[in-house]
Amino acid sequence: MISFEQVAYSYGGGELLSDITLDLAPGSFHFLTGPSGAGKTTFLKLCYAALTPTAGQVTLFGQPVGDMDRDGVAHLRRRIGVVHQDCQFLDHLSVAENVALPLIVSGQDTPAARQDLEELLSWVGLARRARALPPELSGGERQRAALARALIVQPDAILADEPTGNVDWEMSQRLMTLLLELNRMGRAVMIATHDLSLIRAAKSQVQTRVLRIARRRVQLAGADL
Ligand SMILES: Nc1ncnc2c1ncn2[C@@H]1O[C@H](COP(=O)(O)OP(=O)(O)OP(=O)(O)O)[C@@H](O)[C@H]1O
Repeated sequence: MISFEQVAYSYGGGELLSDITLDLAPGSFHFLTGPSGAGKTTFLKLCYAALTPTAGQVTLFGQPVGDMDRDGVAHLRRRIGVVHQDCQFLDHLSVAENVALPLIVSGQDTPAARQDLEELLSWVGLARRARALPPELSGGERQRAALARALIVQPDAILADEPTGNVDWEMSQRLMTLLLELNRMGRAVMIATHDLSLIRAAKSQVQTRVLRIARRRVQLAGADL
C-alpha cells in the first residue's frame, strides 16, 4: 500500500534519512519511534507524499509518486488520513465545520457524508462539542477532533504524528482504543510516538511492527521494547 525503495531525504544539508526500503501492508499496524529530531515527521510526510524523496522511490497504492502529476498525487493523498502533531483548526469555524472541511475541499459534501459526520463525531465522543469552537476544546478533545477530520473522507490508511503528545494517560488510552478499532475495521494505522509505554500497552492488543529511526535508517525494532 505504501512502499519505499531505497528512499533518502535531505532538507538541503546532509541526509536526514537514507536507504529506506519497506512496505506498509493494507490493514497493518505500525508504530514509528526514535529520538526527537530523528525524522519521524519527515518519514510520515514521505508516506503521504507531502515530501518527495531526494533519492529512491515511494509508491502509494501501486503508483510511483515520482511519475504522477500534482492532481494524481492529491487524489492518492485522499486515501491517507493524517493526524498532524499540532492539529491546526480554523478557530472561527465550529468543530463540526472543521471536521467537514476535507469533504468540501474534495467535493464529497453530500447528505450521506453529513450523516457520516454526525456518526463520526459520536464515535470520537464529540457529539456534544460539535458546535464548540476549537479554542474551547481540551487537548484530548482537539486530538479526537483531528482524528475525526482525518477519517471523514474514509481513508484506507491513518498516519498519526504524536497523537497522544499533549494528553494524559487515560486520554491517550482512549485515543489508542479508537485507533485499534479503526485497524480492526481494516484500516492500516501508523503512529509516530516517543511514548514507549503506549507501544508496550498496545502490543498486547494488536499485532504490530515497531519501526525505529536510528542513524538515518528506519529499522524494525527488536523485542526489547
Ligand atoms: N522544513 C524543514 N527544513 C529544514 N529542516 C527541517 C525541516 N523540517 C524538519 N527539519 C529538520 O529535520 C530534522 C528531523 O525533523 P522531524 O520533524 O522529521 O523529526 P521528528 O523525529 O519528528 O522530531 P520530533 O520527535 O521532535 O517531532 C530536524 O533536525 C528538523 O530540524
